[in-house]
Amino acid sequence: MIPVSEALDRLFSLTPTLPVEEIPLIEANGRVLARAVSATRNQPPFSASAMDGYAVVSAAPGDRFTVIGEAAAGSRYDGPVGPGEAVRIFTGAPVPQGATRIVIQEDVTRDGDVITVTEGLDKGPHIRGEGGDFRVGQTIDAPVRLTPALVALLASMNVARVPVTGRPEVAILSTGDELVMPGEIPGPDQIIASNTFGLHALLRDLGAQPRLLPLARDDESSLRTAFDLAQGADLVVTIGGASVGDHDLVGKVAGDLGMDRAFYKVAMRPGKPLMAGTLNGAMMIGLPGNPVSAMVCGHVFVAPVIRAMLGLPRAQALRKQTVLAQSQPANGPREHYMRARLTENGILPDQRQDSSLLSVLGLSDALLVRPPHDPARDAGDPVEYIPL
Ligand SMILES: Nc1nc2c(c(=O)[nH]1)N[C@H]1C(S)=C(S)[C@@H](COP(=O)(O)OP(=O)(O)OC[C@H]3O[C@@H](n4cnc5c(N)ncnc54)[C@H](O)[C@@H]3O)O[C@H]1N2
Ligand code: MOO
Repeated sequence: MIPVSEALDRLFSLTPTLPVEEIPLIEANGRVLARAVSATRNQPPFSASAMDGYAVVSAAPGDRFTVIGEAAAGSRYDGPVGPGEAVRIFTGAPVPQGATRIVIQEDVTRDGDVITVTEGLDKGPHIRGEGGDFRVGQTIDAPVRLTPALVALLASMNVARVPVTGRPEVAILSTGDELVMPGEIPGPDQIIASNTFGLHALLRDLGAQPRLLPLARDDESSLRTAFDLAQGADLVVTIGGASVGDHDLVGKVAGDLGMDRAFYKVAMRPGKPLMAGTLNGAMMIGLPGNPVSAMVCGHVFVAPVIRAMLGLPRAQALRKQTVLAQSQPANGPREHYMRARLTENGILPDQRQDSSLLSVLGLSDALLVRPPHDPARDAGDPVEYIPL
């Protein structure tokens, strides 16, 4: 058994960064920006009014101005504005030459072409200077996962095609004679494939393109067929058949097919019988079948690998600090990822930690991380957790 950090390092050493592709901006949300992009224009490209009102050289209560024209968003007033003159202006319109402030329309009375500034005039100036948002050459640095806000910024920068890292194609291969798909009628000794769908969802969230392969039976030829169907994927994730039982054939069949094994068994709980390597040019991660084990390994290993494929920093799953809401006994030799909830008093691990309990995982919002051989801890002691 190797420690979790070593397993992750070995995984990263197998992980390719996928090639860059250019995609339309409309599809860019959630993708990882692969190269820094720069603004080719200033925003705003001119000094713009921030309010509806009147553009003037200066103003004080009681001042009177003659309205000499109008500036709207999209069509400027051509010409200067001088003392005693005002240009009717609307939000987003270019500020006419010579104007230094906008008097908002609530602060004037108007009679024909003449406006008078009322008492209580605000300070202004209600002008957004040219380039106040960004200037030519300002960059969005890569790598970064694009959010709706960054998509809006890219649009504003006039970036119509966005260089992003390709989405990793991940084949999910579940194996077990006991498994049927959700919606099917299970036989008396059968259960529904579950973590298969949890991992699919996790991979989608991470920005990968997961592909569910047909469920494989616990026999060598069925597994060979399934591995064959996985061809073309950047990563093959197997679920189940990883342990030492007579029907746990994933390691054997993958080995027969030429898998170059990087490791097998990690000092963690749950997730011990994890394996990884490369097979026919693709990375392979063999997850244990227990539903919670597979999902925990999804967070601890698969997610960092996908992020690395996307060009994001090669780092372990984000960990945060909190305190224990309840005392905990000493931990054993394996790093323990306990299903837990975050409460006002700190993190509270569930009483039931069996790795088959999806009902417990489903109600958890954190994995409390207990390091190997961590001594007994009191309520209030600092601990780390992985948010779910
Ligand atoms: N003698 C030993 N037995 C076991 C050991 C061990 O060290 N010595 N390790 C245990 C641990 S820890 C785990 S984890 C499991 C992992 O075993 P496998 O990866 O071989 O998984 P399976 O035996 O195929 O399945 C385990 C369990 O999970 C259910 N399962 C499998 N796939 C799915 C799926 N896609 N969706 C839902 N449920 C699934 C399966 O029915 C079993 O109940 O081995 C222990 N045994
Ligand atoms: O790793 Mo097993 O995952 O402890 O249930």
